[in-house]
Amino acid sequence: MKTFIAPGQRPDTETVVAIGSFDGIHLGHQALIAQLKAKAREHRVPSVVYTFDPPTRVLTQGVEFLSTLPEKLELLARYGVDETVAVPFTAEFAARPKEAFLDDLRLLRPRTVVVGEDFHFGRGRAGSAADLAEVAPEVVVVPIHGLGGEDIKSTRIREYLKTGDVEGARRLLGRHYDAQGVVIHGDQLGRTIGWPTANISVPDGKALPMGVFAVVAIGDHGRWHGMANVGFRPTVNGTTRRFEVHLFDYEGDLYGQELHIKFFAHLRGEQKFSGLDALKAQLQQDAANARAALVGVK
Ligand SMILES: Cc1cc2nc3c(=O)[nH]c(=O)nc-3n(C[C@H](O)[C@H](O)[C@H](O)COP(=O)(O)O)c2cc1C
Ligand SMILES: Nc1ncnc2c1ncn2[C@@H]1O[C@H](COP(=O)(O)OP(=O)(O)OP(=O)(O)O)[C@@H](O)[C@H]1O
Repeated sequence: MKTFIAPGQRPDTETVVAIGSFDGIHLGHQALIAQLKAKAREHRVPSVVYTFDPPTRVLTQGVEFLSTLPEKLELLARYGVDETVAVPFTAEFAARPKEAFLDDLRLLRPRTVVVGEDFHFGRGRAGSAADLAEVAPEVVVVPIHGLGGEDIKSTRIREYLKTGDVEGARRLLGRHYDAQGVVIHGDQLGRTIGWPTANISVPDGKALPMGVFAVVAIGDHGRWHGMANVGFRPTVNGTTRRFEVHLFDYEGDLYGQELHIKFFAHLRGEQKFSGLDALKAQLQQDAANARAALVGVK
């Protein structure tokens, strides 16, 4: 997949374009992308996703993002998009009138524009699907896909993660929620209590589910089952959010390695224990629960 950071950068050919934040590439986005690809095949032109980095709500509402830009690009490539134009979403960009956005869109020479029915653009969200007819002979407005009575929205997935509900997130994403990061040094207390943990550093602003989880960790040298804690470690009076993973049946040094963590079952919320002995006993139980939750998982 080719990637650009401005519409004027791509080759001067006709396209079919889908527009939006596409944070997480959930099932609704995937349905939209399927329509985008069908239209691109019909017109024999490249399929282009025109997206914003960071996702608009990260700037306008201060929310955390589900996908970093590299994660989003990898997913778009995996779902078969030909090109992505990922424009930097700044306060200036958000303040431009809808006409300026339409002028940029014209540079992509869209044969067809595909958007969800709730798509808005330009200052004050003044532009809607109806305005897109000014720049493209065909506008496809996709109804909002839902699942079991709830709309599939990035916002809903963020809410699920806040309560540790990775199963709810998985349902709307159509895959397990995941995070990538480098293993950094922690306080090294974990090894003294018999449960060495890899502290994972994820980019600032990456949404993580809160609590204790069964996970699958994928590194350069292997793939492991494990358990993770995302929290503040109240038992040791921690003050900052940490993301720690214990890998089952692994002994060795992971510092500096990149790990890709997939969140499976939510085992419990984080608790403040009376001391390290009580925490140790709970970790024993967590390990048994995590192993049981991962039976049959590759
Ligand atoms: C699966 C798992 C669950 C955990 N649950 C809790 C918890 O409920 N409460 C808590 O204070 N710390 C919890 N911890 C964090 C431990 O306090 C932490 O691993 C320990 O403080 C050592 O951290 P360090 O290796 O960075 O020094 C958990 C850690 C893991 C791996
Ligand atoms: N469930 C859905 N079904 C169909 N189209 C969708 C769905 N969700 C989003 N879209 C469309 O996909 C494009 C990208 O959506 P975008 O990421 O901007 O918003 P979103 O997923 O609705 O998230 P948010 O919760 O931030 O509103 C937009 O054109 C949007 O209208």
